[in-house]
Amino acid sequence: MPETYRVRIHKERLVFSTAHFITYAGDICEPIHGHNYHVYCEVEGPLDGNQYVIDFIALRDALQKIVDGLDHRVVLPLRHPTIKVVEQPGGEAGEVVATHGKRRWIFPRQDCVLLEVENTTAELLAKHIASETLATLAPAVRDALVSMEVGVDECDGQWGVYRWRA
Ligand SMILES: Nc1nc2c(c(=O)[nH]1)N=C([C@H](O)[C@H](O)COP(=O)(O)OP(=O)(O)OP(=O)(O)O)CN2
Repeated sequence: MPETYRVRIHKERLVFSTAHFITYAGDICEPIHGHNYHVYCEVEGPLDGNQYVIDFIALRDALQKIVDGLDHRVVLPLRHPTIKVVEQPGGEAGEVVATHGKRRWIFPRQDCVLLEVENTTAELLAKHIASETLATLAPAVRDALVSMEVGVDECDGQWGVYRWRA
């Protein structure tokens, strides 16, 4: 009987409190608002010499660093078809101007995380976290993995889930 092994990291402190706005139903744009996003990550792969799929600590710490980078920030989409996001000089360390039609938001650059996504949905935040996590793993560890799944809970039970397969 085939066997598979997985490791799951789902901890109370894997949370980021972040502001965003998305478009939906065509081009309706939400007002800016925030969520306390919760994150889990699950990876599948063979057992290594330690009988680990992956060291809990290595995966936990990689996730925490990425989650901390999103915490207390505004996330903005760089690939959105109608929300335009532009960096400009100003303030202490530059500013970010986001526009959608006649609406305009200006943020200090250091308060923003600009993401290569089409919309800052929970699904695409999950994909971003998975991609960043995979990129931080040692190549030998990453190359052994069969899959990685990341879930992002936007609102107490509303999860966007992304799965990468090798
Ligand atoms: N599949 C998805 N659906 C929706 C997403 C998403 O990312 N993926 N996002 C949203 C909105 O961002 C919206 O903020 C979430 O809606 P809502 O649950 O109403 O959020 P609230 O913060 O207002 O929560 P309350 O429980 O109503 O206070 C919509 N859909």
